[in-house]
Amino acid sequence: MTVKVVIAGPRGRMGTEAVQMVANESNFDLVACIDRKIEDAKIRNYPALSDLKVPVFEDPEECFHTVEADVFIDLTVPDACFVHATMALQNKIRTVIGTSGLTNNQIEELTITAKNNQTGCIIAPNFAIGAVLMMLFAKMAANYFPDVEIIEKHHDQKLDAPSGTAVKTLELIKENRQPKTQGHPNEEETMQGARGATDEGIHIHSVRLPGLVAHQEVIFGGSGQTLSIKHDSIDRKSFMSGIKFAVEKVMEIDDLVYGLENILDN
Ligand SMILES: NC(=O)C1=CN([C@@H]2O[C@H](COP(=O)(O)OP(=O)(O)OC[C@H]3O[C@@H](n4cnc5c(N)ncnc54)[C@H](OP(=O)(O)O)[C@@H]3O)[C@@H](O)[C@H]2O)C=CC1
Ligand SMILES: O=C(O)C1=N[C@H](C(=O)O)C[C@H](O)C1
Repeated sequence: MTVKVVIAGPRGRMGTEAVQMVANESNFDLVACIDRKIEDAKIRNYPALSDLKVPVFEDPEECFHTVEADVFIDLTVPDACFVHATMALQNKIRTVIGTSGLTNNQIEELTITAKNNQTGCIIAPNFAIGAVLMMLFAKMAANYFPDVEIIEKHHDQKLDAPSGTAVKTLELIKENRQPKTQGHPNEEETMQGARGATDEGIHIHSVRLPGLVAHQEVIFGGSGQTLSIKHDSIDRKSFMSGIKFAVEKVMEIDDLVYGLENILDN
């Protein structure tokens, strides 16, 4: 069976890679893209799309009504993604979300929309298998090391901080760790933000620099020892096999799954 795919965000760093991946995959057929208003000429001449000759829609509703599609992939920004994904699910088009920065409320609403429409949806904070394993190993380590800090490092064009991966890592660690204040009880920040963001005593530090792609280190500290669990995406191709996997898996489910770790075969 050929899976008919729509991609939102085709000019973006991830969208560009995803368009190529879908176009090169013999079981997938790119049937349309969704992009925000830009000059027509720019869309037509956009290198990744000009050869493919797929229609590019500004209006997601028009896209989902006009085009026959099986799976919608969103790689844009959170608010646009929420609107796109809601419409896709209401039109019974299965949805794969890579966009980070959705709020918990938005995720809950999408969960309800997917359930009400009995239409599969996968939200993957990180499509790289190595990053998913890093998160699972961190969850496991939290059973033994309650003191932990997360350092995530990304390219300087990233809009959201902390990253979706860091948020998901935090959530997984919290499943195995009691809330705890870390560091000295009288610790003081003499420069605001020095200790990063905190949730249940876990600190997250976000680094943004040109030259970086997507990197995270989870550091656990115990008596006389530390454990570092680290993952680096040095190329956005690292995310493509996860997107392919999610597109195939979403065809088999009829509700929302948040995190690739929940659908990986053991
Ligand atoms: N899950 C994962 O494994 C990964 C997830 N990501 C996430 O994917 C998302 C995209 O990342 P990246 O490709 O680097 O970002 P880019 O900024 O390169 O791409 C985003 C694209 O979305 C477009 N866009 C912005 N607003 C709208 C809108 N309202 N409607 C339609 N399109 C819109 C942008 O257009 P314009 O250029 O005009 O602004 C741009 O083309 C981010 O949330 C990022 O965190 C990234 C890597 C891996
Ligand atoms: O914006 C990025 O680049 C990435 N975003 C995702 C995130 O927020 O975790 C996934 C990966 O880290 C790359």
